[in-house]
Amino acid sequence: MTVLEDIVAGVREDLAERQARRPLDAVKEAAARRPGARDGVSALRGGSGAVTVIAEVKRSSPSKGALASIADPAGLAAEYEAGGAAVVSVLTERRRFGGSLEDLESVGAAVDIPVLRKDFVVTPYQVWEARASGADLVLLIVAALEQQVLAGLVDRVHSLGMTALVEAHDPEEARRALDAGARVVGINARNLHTLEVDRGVFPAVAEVVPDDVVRVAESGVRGPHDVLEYARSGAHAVLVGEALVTGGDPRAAVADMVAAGSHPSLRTARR
Ligand SMILES: O=C(O)c1ccccc1NCC(=O)[C@H](O)[C@H](O)COP(=O)(O)O
Repeated sequence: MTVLEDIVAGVREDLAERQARRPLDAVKEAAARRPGARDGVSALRGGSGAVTVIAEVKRSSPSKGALASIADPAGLAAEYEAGGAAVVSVLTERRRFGGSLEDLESVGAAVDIPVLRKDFVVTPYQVWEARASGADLVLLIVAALEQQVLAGLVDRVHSLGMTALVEAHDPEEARRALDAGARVVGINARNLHTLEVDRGVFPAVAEVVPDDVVRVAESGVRGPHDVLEYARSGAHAVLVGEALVTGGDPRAAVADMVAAGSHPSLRTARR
């Protein structure tokens, strides 16, 4: 079994328990009571050709184990927003990442910027759940989904007014993301078999993704220099977890990355 298959198996077990406790109709009713989703595409595009930052609430991971206890995810998210983040990503997977839907709910209530549900979404129920918990964007991982299921989930996310961030690891997966209707494609530098990060995969995958689709560089951003590097390779946004939760001053760390993403040299090189 691959790491991804193992994670998804655990996610399906937890999901079955939640579904038994709370039927889909109840989740749909909760989603209907929510105000409309915030616009993820506009937030990620930014206003001035700058590279935007998605800042992640991440307690632990399969590759690194425990990263940060994060007793107050809403407070952390508010720091990210104050630092200039465009979107906050909240890992809601419990077993490997220590996240929850409660984290998502509290973060969504604490910030004005859009919030991403980062999880291993394999059924429409989880999409409804995301909306009911205040998500504005939902991650969908191509490698975890058959094409027809992926296309159905992208449709469901968009029909609920949210934005799908569709994650690819190679050019073929990026083509599948586009075929499924993605307006935002994440290119993850973390190999889901070895868990190793190779920032060098970004340019080859980015080539497949046209300019009218938002290209997000995910994983392995250690600081402003990596933001600049990804920007020069065609990223519109970067998604950062570990460096922000372990660095000690999340607001300053985000602000430094936002500044790198607004570097004057990028204005002529991009867009
Ligand atoms: O982070 C992991 O170890 C991991 C393992 C298996 C599947 C997904 C994983 N991470 C999810 C992510 O995509 C990252 O949290 C995100 O891109 C931020 O990465 P980083 O800045 O390197 O923490």
